[in-house]
Amino acid sequence: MAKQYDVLFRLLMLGDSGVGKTCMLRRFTDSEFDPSHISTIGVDFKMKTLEIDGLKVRVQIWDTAGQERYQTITKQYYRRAQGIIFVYDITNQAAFQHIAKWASDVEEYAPNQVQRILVGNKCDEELRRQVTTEQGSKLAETYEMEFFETSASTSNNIRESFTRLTELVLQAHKRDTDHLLSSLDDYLEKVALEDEGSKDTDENVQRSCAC
Ligand SMILES: Nc1nc2c(ncn2[C@@H]2O[C@H](COP(=O)(O)OP(=O)(O)OP(=O)(O)O)[C@@H](O)[C@H]2O)c(=O)[nH]1
Repeated sequence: MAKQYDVLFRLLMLGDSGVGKTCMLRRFTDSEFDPSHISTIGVDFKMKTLEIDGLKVRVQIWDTAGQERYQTITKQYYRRAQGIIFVYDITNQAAFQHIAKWASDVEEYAPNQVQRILVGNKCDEELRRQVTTEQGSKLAETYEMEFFETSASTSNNIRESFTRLTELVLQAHKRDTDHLLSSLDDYLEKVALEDEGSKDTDENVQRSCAC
């Protein structure tokens, strides 16, 4: 059967328990919102195909448990991620402060070139807000990430944030591929030159033998 996509990427969602990671993912992949909170056990994932720059990009999105006791399991998934969404809840100052801890774990366990964005979820809860948009934006700037405020409840910025991370991963992937191709070009050119050089020497040897 023909492949249904051109490229496959793995994205990972990280953040404290209850910030809304599962709800964001369900909103994105199934256009659903369930207000009940059933904590994720370990990790779970969902797939979605996006069309970016004429390419069919399949994303496998890993939803990790925010609870401390699952961290040994979830950290095993960092290594294979190409993109990471750090999520906090705008109504929870502690979850916002913990982003620094999530970011330092990523630095330790994820690949260097992993693409990252910062998301402040539950932006529909304006009256309960504890983290201002400026604070979120400033933190994102510190970590050189793009920043979104989202709501899984109203679906505000949900598609935009997942799509933007996928675009960043795709751009990084293209840069890597270009770099690889240009290294391969250099290598082939070098081999061709060496080959030519050795032919010259062979001809000289033949000529000197003929004399
Ligand atoms: N108002 C509002 N509530 C939300 C939103 N997103 C999630 N919630 C609520 O927040 C609670 C936790 O959501 P989950 O998606 O289960 O949180 P989680 O981050 O996956 O939690 P863990 O699996 O324990 O790590 C649920 O009761 C949701 O209804 C949102 O955008 N707005």
